[in-house]
Amino acid sequence: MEPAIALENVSFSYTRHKVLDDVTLTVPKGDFAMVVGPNGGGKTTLIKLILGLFTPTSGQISLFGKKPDSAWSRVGYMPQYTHVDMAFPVSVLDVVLMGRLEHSRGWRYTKADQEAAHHALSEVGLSDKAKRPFSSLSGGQRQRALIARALCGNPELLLMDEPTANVDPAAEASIFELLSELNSRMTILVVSHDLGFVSKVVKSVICVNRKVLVHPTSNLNGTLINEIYGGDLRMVRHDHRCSHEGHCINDNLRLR
Ligand SMILES: Nc1ncnc2c1ncn2[C@@H]1O[C@H](COP(=O)(O)OP(=O)(O)OP(=O)(O)O)[C@@H](O)[C@H]1O
Repeated sequence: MEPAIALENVSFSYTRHKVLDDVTLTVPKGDFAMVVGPNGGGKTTLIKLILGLFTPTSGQISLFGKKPDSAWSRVGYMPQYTHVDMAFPVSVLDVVLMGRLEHSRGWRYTKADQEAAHHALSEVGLSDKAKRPFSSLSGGQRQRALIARALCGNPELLLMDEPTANVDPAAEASIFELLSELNSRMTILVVSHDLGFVSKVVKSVICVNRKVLVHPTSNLNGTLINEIYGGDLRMVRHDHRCSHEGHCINDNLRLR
């Protein structure tokens, strides 16, 4: 079966300095992969390369066996720190409908677009908020609305860059619960610093720090981690000790 995402010997530089160096990576269909790594390690760059927003300096990327720009309609994307001008009177439904731009014909949204947007809102539990101004939502509700926007095109692959940024722990838990449900029908790749959810919902961990290594989450026993570090552990640091043998909990997991 062709994988959802495949990178073969991919390198990328913005300037002379390589941000990603000879990355080979396969994300199978149905995976729930979490991308972790230090600030500036190349996580967002990796997502943008997968989306086809940047072209690799060398190497090949494919989504469902095709070039990224030919697979756009199969991908839902939730960018990091989505900026919505709070002074602009846009409704929750308007924001979600933007996820149909790739599918809509002409300048008007069709009935099918409207139905897809309402369906996406019901999936994220915000049906009753459709007509509310987006600016009136709480942080967690805004993130859910933006997930609905990514879901609106009925994607087979959901790419998300820090979907739980700036939300409280309860909202964060419910977002990961929602993602876990969505994973029953789509592949998910999420950049996040919240290791607390790894053992519950994530199937593989992709460590990005110029080089990329993938580990099954079976190496990361959440109960054990919590016993050792308590409930405050929220971040994986990969400064230097990531190895092909997998994570050594004592070496690689530290308090934020
Ligand atoms: N448009 C750009 N032009 C030049 N350099 C860039 C650009 N975007 C990112 N970089 C650099 O590329 C490196 C990787 O950035 P990237 O945003 O991919 O990291 P990240 O792992 O997502 O970081 P964070 O956890 O802080 O979001 C950083 O050194 C960053 O300064």
